[in-house]
Amino acid sequence: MNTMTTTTETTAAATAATVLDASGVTMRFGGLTAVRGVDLTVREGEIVGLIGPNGAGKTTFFNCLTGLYVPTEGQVSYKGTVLPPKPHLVTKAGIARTFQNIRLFSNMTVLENVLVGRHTRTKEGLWSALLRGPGFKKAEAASVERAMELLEFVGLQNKADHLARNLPYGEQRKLEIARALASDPGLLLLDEPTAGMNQAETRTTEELVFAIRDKGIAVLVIEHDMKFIFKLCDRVAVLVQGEKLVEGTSDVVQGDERVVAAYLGEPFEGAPGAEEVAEVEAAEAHAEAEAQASAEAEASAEAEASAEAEASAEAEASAEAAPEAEAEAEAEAEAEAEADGASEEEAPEAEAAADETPADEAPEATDAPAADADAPAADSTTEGDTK
Ligand SMILES: Nc1ncnc2c1ncn2[C@@H]1O[C@H](COP(=O)(O)OP(=O)(O)OP(=O)(O)O)[C@@H](O)[C@H]1O
Repeated sequence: MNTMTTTTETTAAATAATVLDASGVTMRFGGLTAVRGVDLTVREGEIVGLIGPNGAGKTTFFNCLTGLYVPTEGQVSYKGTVLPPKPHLVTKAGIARTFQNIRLFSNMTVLENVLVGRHTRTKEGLWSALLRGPGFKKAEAASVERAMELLEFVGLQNKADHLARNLPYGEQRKLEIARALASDPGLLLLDEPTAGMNQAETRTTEELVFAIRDKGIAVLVIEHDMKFIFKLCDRVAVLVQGEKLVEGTSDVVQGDERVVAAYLGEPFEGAPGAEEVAEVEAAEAHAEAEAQASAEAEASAEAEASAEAEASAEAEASAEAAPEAEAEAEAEAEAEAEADGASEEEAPEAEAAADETPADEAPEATDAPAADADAPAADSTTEGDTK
């Protein structure tokens, strides 16, 4: 794979402080390298997109950033400090995330879900919570107030006491964002925030992400909705087969033929292996053409054979039927002549009748096509057997 990257950054973003710095992140699962040597930075005030075809390694990379996976190689720094690969320590440091598959406490209320997200920022310890002293009550009231602010921010203030599981899908995604924001992050990672949303919900989420950035929180977002990504992001990185293929502004990435090729599953010009792929494709096309030609030849041979068989069956039938009918007619005529005591003058009449008889008796010959009718049946049985 061509790993040359194209980076175009706005001047403002280039001078902003780095929030996230992932360097040389590699993640292997046995023999599979899901992420290979990926570098990525996110600066203050930026919305950065991470895109790539299914299985490109996007979520695995997120899991490396948030401590769910310990990268095989590389390191992740947040605001200049290398992060330990432990999810709660990463959250405490200032990185929050949502998940591709929504992970809410479904039997808890909307408000309680946000309060859970708040726990890394509350100082009250276990004893304080158990004894419910004044310190705890004050902290609890502050947490509830902050949680309600966040619910208002995402538009769920009227659903605070609803069970999370009763929210429509789009609102569950919003609740996940509110819960992530409850840990007061400096960087929010969103994994497919618009998955399963209709257009109106997607537009609302777009506005929500801009509003989050306006609050001073940098955003790194994985999404398959390209319209959403290109409208939203200051910068987009493209992962393909675990490697970063391209990185740049939306315009640069959209115009890069390697990205289009990667999404279409086609080799891009100059891609290593493009020649081999072309060779394989040519060989496949040749094999297909040959197969078709031989199928056609077989079909026409079959048609010829069946026409021949039909003709010979008919000929056989008529050959069999004719002498029989003739003999029968002759015998009948003789019998009649004998029975009637017909004179020799009458005999020609009887002969003439005998001559006509084969035509009348011809229906016996219709037995022959029955053999034809059986033939396809035998064919279809054979087909059935091969299934
Ligand atoms: N825990 C794991 N063990 C083994 N292989 C894994 C594991 N997690 C991911 N993979 C593999 O790593 C590769 C990258 O998967 P990943 O889910 O990161 O891709 P993705 O770009 O997020 O895909 P999608 O867009 O479909 O969510 C895939 O081949 C996947 O099967």
